[in-house]
Amino acid sequence: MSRLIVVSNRVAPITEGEPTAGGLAAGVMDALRQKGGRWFGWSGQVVPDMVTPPLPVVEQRSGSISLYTTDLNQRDYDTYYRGFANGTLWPIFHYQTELARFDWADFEGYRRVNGRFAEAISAFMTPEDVVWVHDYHLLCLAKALRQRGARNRIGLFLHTPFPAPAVMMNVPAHAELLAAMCQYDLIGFQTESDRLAFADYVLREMGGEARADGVLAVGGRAIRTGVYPIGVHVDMLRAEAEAAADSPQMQALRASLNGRALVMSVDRLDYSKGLPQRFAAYERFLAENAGWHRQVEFAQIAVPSRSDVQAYQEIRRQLEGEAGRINGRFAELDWTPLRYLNRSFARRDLMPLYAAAAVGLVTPLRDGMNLVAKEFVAAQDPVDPGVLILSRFAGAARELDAALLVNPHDEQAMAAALAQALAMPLQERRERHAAMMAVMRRNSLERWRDRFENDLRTPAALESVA
Ligand SMILES: O=P(O)(O)OC[C@H]1O[C@H](O[C@H]2O[C@H](CO)[C@@H](O)[C@H](O)[C@H]2O)[C@H](O)[C@@H](O)[C@@H]1O
Ligand SMILES: O=c1ccn([C@@H]2O[C@H](COP(=O)(O)OP(=O)(O)O)[C@@H](O)[C@H]2O)c(=O)[nH]1
Repeated sequence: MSRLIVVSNRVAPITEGEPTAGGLAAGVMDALRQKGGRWFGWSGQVVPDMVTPPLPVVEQRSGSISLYTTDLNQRDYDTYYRGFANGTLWPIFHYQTELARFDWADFEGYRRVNGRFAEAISAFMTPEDVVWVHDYHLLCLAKALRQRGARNRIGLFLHTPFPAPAVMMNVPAHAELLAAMCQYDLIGFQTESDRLAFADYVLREMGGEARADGVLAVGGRAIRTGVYPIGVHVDMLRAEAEAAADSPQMQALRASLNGRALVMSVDRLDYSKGLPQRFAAYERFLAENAGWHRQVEFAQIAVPSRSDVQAYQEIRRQLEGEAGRINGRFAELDWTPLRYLNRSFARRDLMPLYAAAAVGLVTPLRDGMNLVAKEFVAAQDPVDPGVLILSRFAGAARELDAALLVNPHDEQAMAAALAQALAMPLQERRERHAAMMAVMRRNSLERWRDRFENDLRTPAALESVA
């Protein structure tokens, strides 16, 4: 079988135990670990502009994975990563249009880095290789590879939501971007509504036609589209939770909780994760439920992310203020209702924390999937599971509909969901947990990888009829 090359902006640290920066790296790493493959991406290092491209590609091996990474110079980092990818596309794809800013110079940097990645990959790619590209940073990569003569099968999986055409069209470069996306052979989405939003653009704005099996015919090409919800290794996560249940970290936590119920949230510190709304809902819950004072603590782990993008600096300042204010309002000498931590944990150290929590509070305003929601469920003890409160705007809500689903803009409903979760009878907790585990076992990480890879290897016929 032809070899697989995986390409993403962010690659996982391949040293065991280091914190993973986000769900993409965690998911791809887990998916590659079993079958092996080659993975190309940014090293995470930025070098001064006087270091001129092409920048060297460094190869590292970890078991069956060969990791190829390259640095970015400052100008490319500023325009491509900080500018167009995270200053324009990220807010637009998460429906935060008022936070998006656009500059053609940033878009030029985005094109340039997609071109540089293509150049570097072309150096080791053979005509038989199959290329699996990940996420919004690399929408123009297939086009850049094809301009360099590649006729390989090239697929894109989008980890984020894809917005409705009217939202996408806020990006002045939307037509060029969508045309570039149509150079892929397969485009995978987390949910059917993301897929439909993309198809809607292609049909209405580009004169494309829908064919059978999610195939779109446009500009003489057949692009297959599909829904591939990313999963987690449920058994491995539960084993990690059990193995560390009595670690010194967990003993210290239990001692400090002193029998109080733990509500737990873990996110990158991102405005898409709905942290201010969540804090407000917790505050309202405390205001309305005096009986729970001293009986509950909320721990929010918020890992600093993209901290040189202005919108991220602003949300960080806002949350520091809110956390202080809420504790100031309710805390007692021997009770801190909200623990707010700006640090990251190795992923395996999060599992016993989830298992110790009575409630997982996962309430993004919009999220492609949200692996934390799935990890929280997987880590639970099935005999005495905690309750997941989940935003209906996370991709995960399509599968985990046995969670308590909430609208993160509805402070009152979120406060009520907290009260309901904390008081939920054991039998109901078990039933909801079992239902979510059954879906997660079906939609495993292996299935995500295998279905995408198989579909990518299977050409779509242009003549198929809808
Ligand atoms: O690479 P960063 O800029 O540090 O950001 C971290 C990652 O964030 C996003 O993750 C997404 O992928 C998850 C797995 O599919 C999904 O559960 C989540 O909803 C997404 O937000 C981003 O899409 C990645 O590219 C970043 O690497
Ligand atoms: O301190 C932390 C915080 C988060 N994560 C991991 O980062 C990923 C976050 O993925 P998610 O899909 O929830 O959101 P994203 O950050 O990708 O938007 C999950 O696997 C978490 O377990 C981690 O390893 N350490």
